[in-house]
Amino acid sequence: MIRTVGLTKTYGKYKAVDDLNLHIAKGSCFGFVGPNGAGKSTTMSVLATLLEPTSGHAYVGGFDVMEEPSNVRQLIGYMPDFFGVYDNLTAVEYLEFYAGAYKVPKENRMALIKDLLELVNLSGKADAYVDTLSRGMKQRLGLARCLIHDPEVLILDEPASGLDPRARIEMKEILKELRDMGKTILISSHILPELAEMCDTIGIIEQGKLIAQAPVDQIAAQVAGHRVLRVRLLDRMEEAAQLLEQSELVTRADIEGNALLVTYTGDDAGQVILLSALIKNGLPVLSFAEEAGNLEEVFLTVTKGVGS
Ligand SMILES: Nc1ncnc2c1ncn2[C@@H]1O[C@H](COP(=O)(O)OP(=O)(O)OP(=O)(O)O)[C@@H](O)[C@H]1O
Repeated sequence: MIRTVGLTKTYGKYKAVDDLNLHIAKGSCFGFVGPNGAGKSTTMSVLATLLEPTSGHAYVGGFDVMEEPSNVRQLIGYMPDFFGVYDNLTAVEYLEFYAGAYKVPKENRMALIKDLLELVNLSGKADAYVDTLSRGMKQRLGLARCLIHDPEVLILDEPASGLDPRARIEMKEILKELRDMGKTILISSHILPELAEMCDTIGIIEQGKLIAQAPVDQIAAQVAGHRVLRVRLLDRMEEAAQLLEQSELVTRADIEGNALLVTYTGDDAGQVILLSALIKNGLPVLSFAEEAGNLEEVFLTVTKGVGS
């Protein structure tokens, strides 16, 4: 659905995007992760037909962003990292303005706006002035705006940036809903674990180059060579460690308090097999999960933060 081929964008001598080859399948939710200045916004602006690449090509739904920009614009909903909202409008008026711009038939507009406000949890704020909305609400209104023409593809540049934890969770829930509706989503962030929760594929960009791309359950293994699982047991730790170490996907299993820290190189399906083996052998497993900090570490390992 989205493809870039050798995409390059230079500012003077500086290569903001450097020979980038992306391939994002229809219906996929692709997390585009990179430190500040890595080239995420530049790539997204090119895909949104707002910026001309220096060389290479970019396609959305088979349309070349340079040759057929109006076809691309019909297909995409783009949410930039910074966007203005018109303060002297209510939430409904704001969306009506964009519905008009996208030529949504007048008779359908109010029903559509009602549905969109519901989707982004802003029904209660329909008549509130935009400048009275919190940052999280403004971001959600911005998301509703880019859905006004029911685009197949969403290009969302750090939609959760600057939001507090509760607002981030709300935004994440809405994005999951959009993903379940079958939209193809390209979403950027510099927080890898956050994207890992809702994306199926992760691409890590640094200094304009894609340095890793993999299904979300394999990115840690691909980048760091392993993942870390924390398995808590009531007792029989030694026995569990020995059992796990029989798997060729387990490099080691170390006892730490009442948990085992398992260095693991497989995918999610392999984890199911490990857990089943523990249960089958009657070992008293309390919890079995990937270390939360692990993805953050992976990201720090792979990106040197040179661009920030
Ligand atoms: N108009 C411009 N003129 C000159 N340099 C630019 C311009 N726009 C972006 N850059 C540079 O290109 C590089 C990539 O910027 P970009 O905004 O694409 O990164 P990003 O990954 O989106 O970063 P962030 O997470 O901070 O938004 C940066 O070094 C930036 O300073």
